[in-house]
Amino acid sequence: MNVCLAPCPVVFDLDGTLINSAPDIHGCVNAVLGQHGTPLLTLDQVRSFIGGGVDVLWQKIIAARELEDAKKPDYIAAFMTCYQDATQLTHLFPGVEDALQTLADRGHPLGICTNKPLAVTRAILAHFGILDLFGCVIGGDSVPERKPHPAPLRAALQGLGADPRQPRALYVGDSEFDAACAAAVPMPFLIYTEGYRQTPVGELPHLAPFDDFARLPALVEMQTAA
Ligand SMILES: O=C(O)COP(=O)(O)O
Ligand SMILES: [Mg+2]
Repeated sequence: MNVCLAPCPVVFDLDGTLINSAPDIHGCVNAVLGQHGTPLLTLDQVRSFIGGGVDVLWQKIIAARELEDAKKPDYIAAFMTCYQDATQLTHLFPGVEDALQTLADRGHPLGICTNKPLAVTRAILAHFGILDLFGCVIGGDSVPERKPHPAPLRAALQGLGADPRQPRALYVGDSEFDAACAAAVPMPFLIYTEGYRQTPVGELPHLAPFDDFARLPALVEMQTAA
């Protein structure tokens, strides 16, 4: 039991957890592939490559399309140019805004720990009007390591004023990267089952699953009750 007297910090993953960003990521991936005359990828393929950050995304694309590894920096630069303001096809998952507001109103410090680069992360949160709800935002380039390494999640906890050696906090995410990261901290992990995970939920370490953000505030209180 994660005993927590004051409202616990709750840290969130972004892609596949708070936002469905796969359609915009897919659009920009295919824009870059198209520029290079490379066969395009399906939305399902690109969605399955999300979670490790932009470098891992392009490693997987390069492997899938047998592209030249040396061109990865060029692909990534072109991708980021396209993606920096690509929010047209992205939306918050149902109930996210209300759940975040409820947790904030109850006094839970809220944070973000994503592998997505920080500048575009902040721009997307601002676009959806939720940036100010977060006391700390850690992106894929905020610290030298990326999830599943525990360092970014520890940095988010620290940014929220939680003691990373005794985290009285929850991490909420959707993927293998998030589950492994939380286990490495270690800290309790709630898994959103409607995101981009490739592995059966039962095979990932987690405290509780949920498929509807309307359930999250009650789940947080349940997990953190003394
Ligand atoms: O951009 C990615 O690949 C992953 O982002 P996430 O950590 O928010 O899931
Ligand atoms: Mg994710």
